[in-house]
Amino acid sequence: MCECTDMSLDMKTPRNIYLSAFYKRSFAYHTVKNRMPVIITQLLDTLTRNKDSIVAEFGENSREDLKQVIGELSKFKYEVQTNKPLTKLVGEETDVRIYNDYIAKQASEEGETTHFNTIWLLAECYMYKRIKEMFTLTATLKDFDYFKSSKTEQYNQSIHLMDNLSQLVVDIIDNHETCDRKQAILKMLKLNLWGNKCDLSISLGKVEGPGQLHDIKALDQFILADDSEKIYQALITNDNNNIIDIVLDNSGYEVFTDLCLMDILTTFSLAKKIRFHVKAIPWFISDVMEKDFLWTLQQSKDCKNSYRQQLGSRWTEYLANGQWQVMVHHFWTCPYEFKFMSQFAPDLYELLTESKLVIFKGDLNYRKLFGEKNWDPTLSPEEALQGFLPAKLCTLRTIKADIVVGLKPGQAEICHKTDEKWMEKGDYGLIQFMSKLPKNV
Ligand SMILES: O=P(O)(O)OC[C@@]1(O)O[C@H](CO)[C@@H](O)[C@@H]1O
Ligand SMILES: [Mn+2]
Repeated sequence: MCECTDMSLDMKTPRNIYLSAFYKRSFAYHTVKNRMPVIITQLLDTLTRNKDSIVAEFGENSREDLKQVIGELSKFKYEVQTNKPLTKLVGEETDVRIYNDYIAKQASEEGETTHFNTIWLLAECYMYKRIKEMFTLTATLKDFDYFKSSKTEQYNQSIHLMDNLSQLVVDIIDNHETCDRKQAILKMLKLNLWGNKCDLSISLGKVEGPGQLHDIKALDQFILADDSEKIYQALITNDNNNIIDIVLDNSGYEVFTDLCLMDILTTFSLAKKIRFHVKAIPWFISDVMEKDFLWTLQQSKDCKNSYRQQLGSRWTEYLANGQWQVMVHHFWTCPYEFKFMSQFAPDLYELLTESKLVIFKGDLNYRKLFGEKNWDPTLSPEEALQGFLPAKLCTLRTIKADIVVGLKPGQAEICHKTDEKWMEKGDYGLIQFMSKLPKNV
């Protein structure tokens, strides 16, 4: 029987406990048991319902391929529901090898790597990677974006919100030489934060109107940590490169708020270059791929609303003249937390070291930033980074998974008393800034 000899255990850093569906009262368990099968079922419904239009787009031969994918999706759903091992992915690409080596490594430690027993982050990322593989292995559907219809529908539900926001942003731009720059940027940070509530994987593909996301005064009470001032100081500090990186999350209204925030920073000449990091494959239903990013610019440029049209034209120009750049890297759709970036994607880590601020959007990025661990909520974000700090970082995240750090003592308990599912619905937000590692990391 092992004895715990060191009684001076620092309770802030619990044993190496990853979030996992192994723990039946966790959100991970609810996700693997209920939400992931629903997401697969909804995709099956979408493919079946849109079969004719897909065949029209990809040719008669895609009918057979579609049937094959539908069969594989149904089989995969059964694998998840019956807690089967994660099977190896096909291919020798770098990211496929990363997945397969990770699955093998966990199997050596866990006996076998199954959907419920393994690390939640691995199981959930694997699902989206496995779904992509089903299409990649066909002859005709390799480039089909099977989440496009959901992303488009969500975009169309947010038109009125984007038009409202456009008027506010154009007003700031038109008066940027005389307006209160700090107040403008602090306001845009909060509008950007609440844009993260629009996420189809948490709403299970249900396209909910983004609600009252502009009444940010009323939403202030739900921001549990607000480092906006520190972020503002980092933004106005002229760093040698004046490069800002933003790691995007969801398309639709959220990416529109990202574009608006980045336009404001560009207008105030706070960034010589802004790099937008998008996903390489369809991801967590609503995450932005390069084509979604470009489509959003085109939609804005061509729309009837003069304010949004003006912004779309500006953004297209920024992209054309190199002030803005879209970047894709396979690591953003890998299953590892970011502390492993320097090991598995040293080129990406190196690129981020050039930045004066790296902005991480959303919940999944938060889980990866802080290592998918069941931390004490009062643990400092710097410590939870576990050594990942290529540059000054900030996170704009609505809380949709049961991991949180950087709270004051008692805050989590109060939220739990208010609503025991407070970590699952995106009702609470965090604006957190990390600029140095604690000495002991
Ligand atoms: O990164 P996002 O879009 O803010 O959220 C992604 C997400 O919906 O997926 C997981 C639940 O399945 C959670 O981590 C999170 O809620
Ligand atoms: Mn997302």
